[in-house]
Amino acid sequence: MKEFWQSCIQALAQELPPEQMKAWVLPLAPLGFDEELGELRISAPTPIKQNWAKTNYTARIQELASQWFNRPDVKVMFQLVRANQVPPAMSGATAAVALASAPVAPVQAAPVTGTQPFGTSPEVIIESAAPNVPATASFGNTESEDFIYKRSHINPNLTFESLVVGRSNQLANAASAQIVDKPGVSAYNPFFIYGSTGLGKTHLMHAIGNALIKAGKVNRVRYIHADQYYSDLVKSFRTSTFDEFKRYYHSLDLLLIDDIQFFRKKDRTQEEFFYLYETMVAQNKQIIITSDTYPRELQDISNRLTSRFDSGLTVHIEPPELEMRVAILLRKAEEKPGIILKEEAAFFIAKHLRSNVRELEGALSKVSAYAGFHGLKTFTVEVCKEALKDLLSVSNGQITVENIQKTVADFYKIKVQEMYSKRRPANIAMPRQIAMYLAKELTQKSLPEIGDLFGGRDHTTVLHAVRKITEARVKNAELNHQLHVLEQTLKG
Ligand SMILES: Nc1ncnc2c1ncn2[C@@H]1O[C@H](COP(=O)(O)OP(=O)(O)OP(=O)(O)O)[C@@H](O)[C@H]1O
Repeated sequence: MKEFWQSCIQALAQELPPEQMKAWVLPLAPLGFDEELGELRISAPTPIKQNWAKTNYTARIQELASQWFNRPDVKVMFQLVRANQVPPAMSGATAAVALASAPVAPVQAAPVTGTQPFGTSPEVIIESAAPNVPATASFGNTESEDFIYKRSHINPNLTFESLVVGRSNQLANAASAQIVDKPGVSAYNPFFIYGSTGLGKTHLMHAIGNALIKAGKVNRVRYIHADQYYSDLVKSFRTSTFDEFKRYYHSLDLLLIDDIQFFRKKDRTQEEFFYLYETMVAQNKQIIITSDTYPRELQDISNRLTSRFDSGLTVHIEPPELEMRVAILLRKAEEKPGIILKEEAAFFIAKHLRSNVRELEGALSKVSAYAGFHGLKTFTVEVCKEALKDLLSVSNGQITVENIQKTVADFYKIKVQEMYSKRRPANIAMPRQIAMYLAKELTQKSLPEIGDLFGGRDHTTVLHAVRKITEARVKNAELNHQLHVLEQTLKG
């Protein structure tokens, strides 16, 4: 009975404006269903509401009940039950299917207890309470936003504000803004984000969800990992609650499904998802999918799905470039109260850890733990080097002249080609001489070999650079510091 009422509310919420739902439908509550008479009794708390419901909703609820109980002769009765009144006792078949303690509080915030439509999965149990909560209430109402959040499994911290944008995710970020602007538009549906692990796909997906909820553009939102979707589906078969499962997903406004590659070889899950996909897209309900690869490259996923994934907008997130890695580290450090991450220390970490953002976060946590243990608030290159000793020894290769040229070019924000060019403006000549100096200091190469690697320069040019930097270093504290950072970075 409870399930029926939930699905009934859900169906009505699709058809009626939120104000009407709140004022007239949510105050109603099911009393019971008499199987012998085919009588569905529903309580209304006031005569006005009783009358209104009778006039306006009888036919539709009757239709829904006939489908649900699979009989054409259902009669709907609205009974006046004032808030402090105990509903009349039920007997026989009625009692068997009635709610244990009807009437249900019409606007109920807490998850439903008792019947668990999706087996033991708390993920979906909370969701199944959705129709009973004021999901369709006004979005100005923070409580209602709260409910939407609770049911959605969206992480409120993963927002656009906390996402650093750089070359590698610029396009994905711009496309996301379009979706927030006009969710469900066919050109962007589905929105398919792919890229390797730890690059911010999930973050972006949550950011869109957060923005759409805040903008009041979606009511029924769900973030789910593909593997969890699979488990919930299996559970629904086991517990004979598949219809609930299906109804719930098919009623969503926004579905965020993470790591779709987990559907690999799960044919029944793929089939069910295909139907869900078709339903949502046909109704202009937005679907966002992440994956470790682009649609056509997905292994063991049916063609009819991958071709549909390709039919909306597909974007790639690439590994962040050095500047972005530094920016991410500085931003993440700002979020940790009471610590200061020096820019050169961020550069040091970013230079060594290139593959993904999760790795950068891990490194920063390690440094924080190390610094905390030693009572240090400022993270210098030395602190980072010490804290990340184990991590860096794995990722660190031998120092080469190419590596020195690249590191120095990155540090002074010039192109690496300038290391071989003949151009001599000071902002280029100086870093080039520094790179030559470091090549002599940190590698076994001879002066002529180094000259060759710097665009075929004479060994005397290299010697001049080495002498010049050696002297300048002694006199110029700032230069000495920069060289120190570069040395630490290169040595790891
Ligand atoms: N551009 C970014 N700005 C700020 N934080 C980021 C950025 N990219 C990723 N992150 C952070 O890095 C961590 C990993 O990101 P996320 O989980 O979104 O990666 P993913 O691409 O979904 O990885 P996986 O494929 O392994 O699920 C998260 O904590 C996320 O907040």
